[in-house]
Amino acid sequence: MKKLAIIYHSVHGHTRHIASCVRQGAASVADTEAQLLNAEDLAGAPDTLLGYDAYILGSPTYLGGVSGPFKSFMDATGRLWRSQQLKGKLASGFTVSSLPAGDKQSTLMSMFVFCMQHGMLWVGNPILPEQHAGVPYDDAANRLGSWSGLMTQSDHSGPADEFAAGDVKTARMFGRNFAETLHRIL
Ligand SMILES: Cc1cc2nc3c(=O)[nH]c(=O)nc-3n(C[C@H](O)[C@H](O)[C@H](O)COP(=O)(O)O)c2cc1C
Repeated sequence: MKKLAIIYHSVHGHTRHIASCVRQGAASVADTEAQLLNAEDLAGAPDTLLGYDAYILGSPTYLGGVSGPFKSFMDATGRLWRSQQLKGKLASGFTVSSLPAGDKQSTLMSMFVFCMQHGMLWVGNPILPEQHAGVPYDDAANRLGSWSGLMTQSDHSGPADEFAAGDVKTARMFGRNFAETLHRIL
């Protein structure tokens, strides 16, 4: 059994919804236990991370980066960084924001650098955009075209579970690919 933590921060629920789609995809891989963990809770108990084989980080994009509470979680891992206790764990990240681009790449990059400083192994999002194969844009896997991690687009004022079908599909595929990779290499 491999244990995977999906660590998220969400105020209005969109990021939590995508986290649960990622979890569904990961949990569809046999012998995978995937749990959602709130970044604000983890900030007060960072040693909880030691009980997992792998992490998927999820934050809304706030002003081109991770949200403040998500950064507080990251900063709370400083003691784990000094002892390199997370070295060799598998990691990836996703972000949710309301604009099509919205500087989401910058959020993924800060997650990537965080994981590299901890000595983790980063898994991307190797999913071919399906619109090239004639699938309508909103329904297409990886419709936003992000390989470094998962990007999804929320309707800022809409319900938390209202996403383009393609983004929901991509989130599940991303979770599944991550769990398959976890079993393959760890
Ligand atoms: C302080 C703040 C900054 C934001 N900055 C961005 C941004 O840089 N780019 C963007 O596309 N959306 C931005 N947004 C929109 C959020 O990313 C979006 O509403 C997201 O769905 C919020 O996640 P949540 O529903 O999980 O809380 C911002 C929202 C807030 C509150």
